[in-house]
Amino acid sequence: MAKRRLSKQQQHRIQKIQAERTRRAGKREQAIAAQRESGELGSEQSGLVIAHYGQQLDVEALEGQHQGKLFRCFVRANIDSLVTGDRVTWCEGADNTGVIVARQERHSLLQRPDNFGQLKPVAANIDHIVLVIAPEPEPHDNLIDRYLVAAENTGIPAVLLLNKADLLTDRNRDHIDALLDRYRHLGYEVLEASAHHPDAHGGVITGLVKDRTSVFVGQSGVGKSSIIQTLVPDRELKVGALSESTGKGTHTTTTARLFHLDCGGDLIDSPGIREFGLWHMTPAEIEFGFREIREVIGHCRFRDCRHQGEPGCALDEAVAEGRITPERLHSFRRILQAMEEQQARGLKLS
Ligand SMILES: Nc1nc2c(ncn2[C@@H]2O[C@H](COP(=O)(O)OP(=O)(O)OP(=O)(O)O)[C@@H](O)[C@H]2O)c(=O)[nH]1
Ligand SMILES: [Zn+2]
Repeated sequence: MAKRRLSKQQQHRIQKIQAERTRRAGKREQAIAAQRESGELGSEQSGLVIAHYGQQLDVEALEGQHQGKLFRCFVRANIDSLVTGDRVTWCEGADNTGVIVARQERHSLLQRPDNFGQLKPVAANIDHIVLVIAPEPEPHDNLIDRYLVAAENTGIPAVLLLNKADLLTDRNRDHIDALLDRYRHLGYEVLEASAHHPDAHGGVITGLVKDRTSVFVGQSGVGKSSIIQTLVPDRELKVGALSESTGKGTHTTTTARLFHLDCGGDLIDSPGIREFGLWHMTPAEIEFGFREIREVIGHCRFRDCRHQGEPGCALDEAVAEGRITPERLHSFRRILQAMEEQQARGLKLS
């Protein structure tokens, strides 16, 4: 999404929303102080944000007599935005409620742009991004690279998981092996599994997610839901769907939700996370996102080299020496071009 300047009307609306937030935060602070004084709030303890609903969050107690239980919590006004996966310090209140008083440090953060192109946090403390691909729908370098560029820019390691390995045949195997090999050469971990036959692949999927916090991303139809169903007990998935159906009827889950897996480890999932990376990226992000291109890009003869065949372009040299594959260079150029076109369209619209 291209960054746009806000109209007067939009600015006015945002100011109104902010004023309303400040007013509500003030009321909340008063309520919290009152609870504190009347001794209704317990002592500070650690918790984990399981889901986020507007002004409220579901926090799981990580210690004490209620360990593992969920509490509907409000947030102290002075804490910046909390997301699913955040570790927090909170105090228990009455009737399964609580108050979050601090956010603990995060080791990673997934962010995505909002409608105005501003990055917004989505989920925290993720250990790896599992990029799911499959023989069908046929995988394309370009799409894989878009996800990888986004992953590289978060600093969170990405792993490629080829699902539907049962659909590998003599006809598609060579093409897919060559594709996967290119990513192995770049240093990415590449695994093969099948959500339909999880045991046929020696527990690859459970081995991958065990004792870590994972997110699954990838194109529609590659089998993300099917994989998640093998990992998360039915009852948990149902609870997740139910928590969304407050008041205005059930709607598709938009909130990121953390699930504890039977095999150990956690999974954070939401429709937004699954499409992670399919948005506008800047040229600098794209350059950084290709790890082998990032290495050589400063060495072009011309400072303003556009890497489209200019003399002395370090990328062409690296391809000639076999340090960059022609497929990745092609993909790099296509993504740059696509983003330029998207930007041009975005600017025309505003
Ligand atoms: N043969 C085979 N089919 C699979 C496997 N995993 C999933 N499928 C099928 O692939 C189709 C798509 O699976 P989903 O799990 O819905 O894929 P998804 O990635 O969640 O798709 P979206 O919800 O659109 O993002 C379904 O018909 C599944 O039954 C597998 O390991 N082998
Ligand atoms: Zn160049």
